[in-house]
Amino acid sequence: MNTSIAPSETRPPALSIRGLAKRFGEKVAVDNINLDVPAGSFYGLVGPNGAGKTTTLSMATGLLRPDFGQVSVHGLDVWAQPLEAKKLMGLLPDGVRLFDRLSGEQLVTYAGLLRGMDKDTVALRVKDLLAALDLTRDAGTLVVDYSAGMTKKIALAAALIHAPRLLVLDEPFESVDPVSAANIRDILHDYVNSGGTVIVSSHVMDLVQRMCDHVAVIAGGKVLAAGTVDEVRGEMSLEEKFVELVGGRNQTAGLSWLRTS
Ligand SMILES: Nc1ncnc2c1ncn2[C@@H]1O[C@H](COP(=O)(O)OP(=O)(O)OP(=O)(O)O)[C@@H](O)[C@H]1O
Repeated sequence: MNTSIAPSETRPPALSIRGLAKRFGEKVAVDNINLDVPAGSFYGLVGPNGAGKTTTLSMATGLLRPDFGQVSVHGLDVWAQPLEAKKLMGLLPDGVRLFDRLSGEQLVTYAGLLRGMDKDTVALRVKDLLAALDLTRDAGTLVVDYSAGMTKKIALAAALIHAPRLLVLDEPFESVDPVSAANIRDILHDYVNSGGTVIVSSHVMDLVQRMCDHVAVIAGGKVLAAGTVDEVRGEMSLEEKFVELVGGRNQTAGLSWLRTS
């Protein structure tokens, strides 16, 4: 039996999006998006506020039903085979609502048991995850009493417990201190190096340029550019390219009343 892993060009993408669209009343939030996220990539999704990133990721992960379009994860259709597809994914949604009357340890344990894992494996992984995310001391604290950054980290632990093949993280570094952010980046890089795929949405261009190997720029519900970070940014920094693609730099002259001298 040949057990070798197929080269990435012949493997289905970790995430494939075709003709995805969503409208809220008159507002077109996502407008016919096509995107392929190669297996094994560290993929950044960037765009201005209201660009459609969260709506796209919610539809891609089976949380929000699309008006049109298909999404598949490692070749499995997310909306036709939701149970199989969701087993492959770990998700850190934006504005996540957690069962915050559980302690951090209980919450991550619960996430593992919900995924059908046995108790002993869950207990081992919970210990490892809490240590890696510097939450061991706060394992017994209720999540409702966690800071915003700690809440992000415990939600990330819950997304990682079942060792998914695709990790989708909406703004994972928001409110996270620099040391914890560096630890999280190390965990994510190790995960990618061992064959996992990460999709991360962020507003921090510098971070995406340093951390990701691929990027898509989304604005007005459309993909303006997508590819490797070097392809997309060319000779510019990603931030300069982003401003060029998206525009929208405003003059501050209109706020003259804000000047104090
Ligand atoms: N449930 C909803 N009902 C109505 N409009 C919505 C809803 N969710 C999103 N929208 C609208 O869809 C558009 C895209 O929103 P989305 O949250 O996907 O953007 P985003 O790129 O994630 O923005 P941000 O970077 O600010 O988080 C926005 O105009 C938003 O107001």
